[in-house]
Amino acid sequence: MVHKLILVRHGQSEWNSKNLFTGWVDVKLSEQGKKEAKRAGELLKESGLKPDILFTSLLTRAIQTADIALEEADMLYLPVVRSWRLNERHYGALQGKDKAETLEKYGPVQFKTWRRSYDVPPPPIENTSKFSQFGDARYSTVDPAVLPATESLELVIKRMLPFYQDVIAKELLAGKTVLVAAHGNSLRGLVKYLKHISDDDIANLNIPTGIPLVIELDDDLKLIKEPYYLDPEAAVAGAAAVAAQGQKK
Ligand SMILES: O=C(O)[C@@H](CO)OP(=O)(O)O
Repeated sequence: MVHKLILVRHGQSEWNSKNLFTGWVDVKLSEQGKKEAKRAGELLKESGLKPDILFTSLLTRAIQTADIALEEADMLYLPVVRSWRLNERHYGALQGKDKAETLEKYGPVQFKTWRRSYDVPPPPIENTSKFSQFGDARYSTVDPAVLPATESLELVIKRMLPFYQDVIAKELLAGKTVLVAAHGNSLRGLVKYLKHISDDDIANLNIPTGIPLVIELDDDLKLIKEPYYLDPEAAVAGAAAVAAQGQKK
């Protein structure tokens, strides 16, 4: 049978619109982000896809996106599982920093290395930073030893993939259509894994906000065909906008 996995990156957040590195900082959707989430719901409804279960990160912007989209699609009844393992990449000491200023201060090579290299994490954040999640109650059930103070994409994949393989894959194999609402970098990691994208080439993959990406898998959970966005034109423009972040507007 064809197993269907639908990925959606949260709509524009307040910090996406301000061009700040966000990571695990729990910002909300901007007004535009709410519109994008509603559009994601319309696209889902029009597509006729019927998710059976929703997975989200523990971050408000992903939760809000799923709620708004599912309300629009008349599917707020879906069972939900949330996990920190679907969270955005922890951006370490860059959290709260302006992307354009960081680009100017450190230059394009270091900036791209921090944003898009596979295995170079930014410097870790101090527990005392106002942008640290140290002591945040939402992670109280997670072993402190595995909670990051910074992450590369490689580290994101290491903590996200067990959740995909052990929990999400089980639902897919049981014949459920799965919707995942998460983040630019946690979803880049999942797409890298499913499409076997190389460590170098993944630098060029950017996921647009608020446009569902449909992935069809066989019984071994291998790709049947190229994943497709429910609004391909908007996805191209959205991905280009993400790639261009950092440049002054
Ligand atoms: O700031 C962040 O957390 C992420 C996603 O918004 O940004 P980037 O695309 O630069 O990895």
